[in-house]
Amino acid sequence: MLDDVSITIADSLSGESLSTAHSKATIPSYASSFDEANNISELPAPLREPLSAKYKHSFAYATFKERVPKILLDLIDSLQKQEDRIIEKYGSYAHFELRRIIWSLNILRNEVLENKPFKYFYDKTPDSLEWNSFIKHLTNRERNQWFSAQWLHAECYLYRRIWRAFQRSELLKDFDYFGQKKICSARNLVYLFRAVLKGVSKLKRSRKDFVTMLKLSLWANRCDLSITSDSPSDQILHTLKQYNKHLLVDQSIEVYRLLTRDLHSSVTPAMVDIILDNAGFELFADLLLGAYLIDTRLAVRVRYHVKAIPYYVSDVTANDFNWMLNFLLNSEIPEFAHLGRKLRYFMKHDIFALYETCKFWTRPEGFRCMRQLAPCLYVQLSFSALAIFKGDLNYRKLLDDINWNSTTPFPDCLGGFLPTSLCALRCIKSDLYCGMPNCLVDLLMLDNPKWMCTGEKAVIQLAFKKRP
Ligand SMILES: O=P(O)(O)OC[C@@]1(O)O[C@H](CO)[C@@H](O)[C@@H]1O
Repeated sequence: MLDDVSITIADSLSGESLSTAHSKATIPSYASSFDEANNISELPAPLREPLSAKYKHSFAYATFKERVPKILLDLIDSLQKQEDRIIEKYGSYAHFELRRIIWSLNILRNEVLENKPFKYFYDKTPDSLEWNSFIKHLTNRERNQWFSAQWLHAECYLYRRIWRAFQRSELLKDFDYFGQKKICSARNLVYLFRAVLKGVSKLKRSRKDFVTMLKLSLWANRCDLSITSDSPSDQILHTLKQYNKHLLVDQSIEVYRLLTRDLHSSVTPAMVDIILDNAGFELFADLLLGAYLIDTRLAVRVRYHVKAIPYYVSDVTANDFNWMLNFLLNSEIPEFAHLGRKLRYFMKHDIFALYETCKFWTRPEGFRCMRQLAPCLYVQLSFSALAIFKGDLNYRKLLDDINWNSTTPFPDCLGGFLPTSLCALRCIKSDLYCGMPNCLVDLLMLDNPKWMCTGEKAVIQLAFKKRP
């Protein structure tokens, strides 16, 4: 995409795109002394254990060694570039606040590069206490550093720390520091939105058309602003068939059956929840999927779930969601404005709902902890016929970031998390997976040992909840 942050995962694993801080010539000795000092293991991540950057050949290691320092540098750079605009909007004092924020972000970057322990939060935001008890728990288990913690914990902590840097300011508390990237990515893809909207306009209630919509939403996850940079082609609808060869598990037809055969009869009216991932084209595709479900009466209500803070660079917040609705509504392109009016109608009549922002989605724990940590959210999801989880990060949280055996069935990896039937639409961008046919992973490895990190392969997996 427009992204100058992006390095592909495959690149970063191969060491071709190492970060700006050190020249290539100096990397090996730095890397090895760093690895030695921080007990980095050459061994593969053990099965059934959580992923962690302590395994040198993991994507988690590449994340903290290269991607995260680069994401932070790019964020600092983009704040510096936006300074005049920010001052214009928030007043001249914002200049000083911005300086302090940049200073905090530089400290954070050094903490990652030097594998420092996680710090407690002293801000007064409501979730600080929960975070602090979580960090204390990690500290007690000596899992409180970037390269010793569970990957998921450390990465979610990173985004909470970035947010904290802004919370300590008076004027820039609500400023979305990744906002400009998200908006640009949407604006740059207008040609794609238009082609896709035209292509789906005549779809009817049928198994074939449902599968098309589900796959559109799936493949729209290929690009996110923290990793991938290629934008999808405006021919995406015509190439869905060719993409099938990259679909390693495809339960789309079972998902259709679930919605059509009254299997969720105790859940009436049929409601579908979509746990969103990325803004931009992916959000657009997810809105189209929701509209298709309503238009075809496969669902009578669709609820969208967003993140409470700017997260993993391109994740959808409530602002991004509303921005997209307004962008469509106010567009000079008649088809967009028409769609915008339709979605506004859906929102007004509660056919579409933006679910109240829930902090659970940005917590570090996997979804198996939802029942305990966010019981109301769990109960609300159980009223739904189907919950669709978009993207790689949601998938990691479903699996609790555990390095499952590749053939362990998807429902067995959820740790009992099954408020309702769950469907994962995931382009594979990290080194964990499950529910694969026998030997498939071995074959993929022979072809390309980094296959799981390219975002090229994907799965549509379903965990079915039997209703009484
Ligand atoms: O959830 P998404 O947008 O599909 O992907 C998020 C992501 O880029 O971030 C994580 C690493 O930072 C990876 O698991 C994944 O590749």
